[in-house]
Amino acid sequence: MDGQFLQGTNLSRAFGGINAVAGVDITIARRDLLCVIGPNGAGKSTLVGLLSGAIAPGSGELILDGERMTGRPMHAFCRRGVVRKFQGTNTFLTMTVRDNLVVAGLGVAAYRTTPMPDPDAVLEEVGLAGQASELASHLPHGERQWLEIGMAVMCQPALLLLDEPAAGLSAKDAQRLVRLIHRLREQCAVLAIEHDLGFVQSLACETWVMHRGEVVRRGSYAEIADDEEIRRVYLGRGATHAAH
Ligand SMILES: Nc1ncnc2c1ncn2[C@@H]1O[C@H](COP(=O)(O)OP(=O)(O)OP(=O)(O)O)[C@@H](O)[C@H]1O
Repeated sequence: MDGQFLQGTNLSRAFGGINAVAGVDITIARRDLLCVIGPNGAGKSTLVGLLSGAIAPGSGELILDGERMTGRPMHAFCRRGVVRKFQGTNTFLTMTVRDNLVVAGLGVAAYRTTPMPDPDAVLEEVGLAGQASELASHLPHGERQWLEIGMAVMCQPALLLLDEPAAGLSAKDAQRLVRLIHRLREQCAVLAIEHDLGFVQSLACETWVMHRGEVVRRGSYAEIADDEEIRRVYLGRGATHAAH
């Protein structure tokens, strides 16, 4: 099943006079890991919105698994395995950790031909086996992030879109997340938009820099971090520390 999953050509979206995303070409294969960085307002969230069907492109084409998706509703993207984890946590607080996973899995079970993942195996994978019977409201912030990622895994993603996944995590938890994301790549492609450059450096993957709606650099994190202009203009203070 390896091969190309998503292809976007000349994707653009303007809001009023602002070109939030301007002419982006993107191809994602089934086990790709890609980080998108850039300053506030660069267009990262809008790009993820376009890839998840939450935002319709003003122009351009989007193909998923060989099927033209341009202008299709978000649920059509979900059905083809595009799963988005938003910044912050979106869990059912009055349900147990395990039941949160089951509900997430049942939500997509009706249109998947493969069996629902075993929630206990997913709990193990995200390190929450010991908290299976806890109410989600009792979990600290970091652990709710694991729960949400577990819920995303229950949705059997082909492409997992992560919106600032390291936000609010301790350095130790961020490293744990790096390891988890690398394991997730065995099952799906992962695209993360992120501001935490130390985290991006640890992921050590293909990294794109967005600025004013365009992808202005593509390369390994090391190549991006070594680019004087990118360091000065886009990475800002702290880049030197993150890069070396
Ligand atoms: N719904 C909207 N209505 C109007 N303008 C918008 C809307 N969504 C985004 N924009 C504008 O589009 C540009 C790109 O925004 P976007 O949120 O995609 O950037 P970003 O790189 O994700 O920023 P941040 O890192 O701060 O989240 C910004 O100028 C933003 O103000």
